[in-house]
Amino acid sequence: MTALILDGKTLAASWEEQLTERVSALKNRSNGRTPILATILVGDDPASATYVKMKGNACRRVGMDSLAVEMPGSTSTEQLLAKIDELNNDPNVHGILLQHPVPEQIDERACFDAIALHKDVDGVTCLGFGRMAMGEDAYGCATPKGIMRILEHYKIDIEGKHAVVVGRSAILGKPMAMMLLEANATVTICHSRTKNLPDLIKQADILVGAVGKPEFIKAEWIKDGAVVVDAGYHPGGVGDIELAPLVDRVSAYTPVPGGVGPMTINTLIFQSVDSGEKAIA
Ligand SMILES: Nc1nc2c(c(=O)[nH]1)N[C@@H](CN(C=O)c1ccc(C(=O)N[C@@H](CCC(=O)O)C(=O)O)cc1)CN2
Repeated sequence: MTALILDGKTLAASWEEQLTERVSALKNRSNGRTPILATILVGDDPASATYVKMKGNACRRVGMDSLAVEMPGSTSTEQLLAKIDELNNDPNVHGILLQHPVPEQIDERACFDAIALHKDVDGVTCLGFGRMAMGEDAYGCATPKGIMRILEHYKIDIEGKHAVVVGRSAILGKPMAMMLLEANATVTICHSRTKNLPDLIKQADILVGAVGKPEFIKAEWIKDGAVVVDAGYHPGGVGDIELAPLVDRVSAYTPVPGGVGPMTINTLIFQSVDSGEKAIA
């Protein structure tokens, strides 16, 4: 079987062209105003700094502006909440991204939830999650929404399929499961206390690896013909799933790198442009 490669890198590049046109059209009808994404990086984690930089670069590629807020690793919850409040009240800011993880002394959930719903272009608030889960209008969490967009683009059939999500984090596993449910999949969520993980994974028509451990999900656990989505990103270009032995026997898969990662960033920018368009003109 020749598997379909769900090529997020190429797709994100082509969608950036469309976003560039939208930003340009917005500028033309609003005296040069452009959507602005505020990115907040707390502390000096090198990987987080890289991801935030990639997000700022993506803003620039589509003609948007970004406002890079950098706060020291000693920042308190109150200080971060005050910064988010300032950005919520800044009419020139259309989206707010708080890079995860924040240093451990900070109440990350309280800070995510302080982001105004209409500026929550990364889809991290409880309110946004609840609205999305109920099928109401809200920006989706960037990685799972990016995965839904890539599945939709490649016309992967979801309705009635058994989707197994391995991982239950607030910004990946849980919203992923809800989005697949909204798309009429039958969804199983697996996690660190799940018993018989290989047996459950064997049942997956669509498997999403969102566990955050390199090649934790073994190729032999995955059935022939499955659609395999790997949301992991680890040094050395490996994901959460042992992909190499699978490429000839699954029906489709996201490569690592070049699959889910670029879709995460594209979805953040896509939702920021949407927010900017709503606020500006
Ligand atoms: N507030 C958020 N924090 C975090 C999120 C998020 O969506 N919102 N996701 C992750 C990390 N992340 C974005 O922040 C991210 C990780 C990886 C990539 C990516 O494109 N990876 C490339 C490879 C990059 C390279 O090493 O060159 C790929 O997979 O092709 C994008 C975004 C945690 N925090």
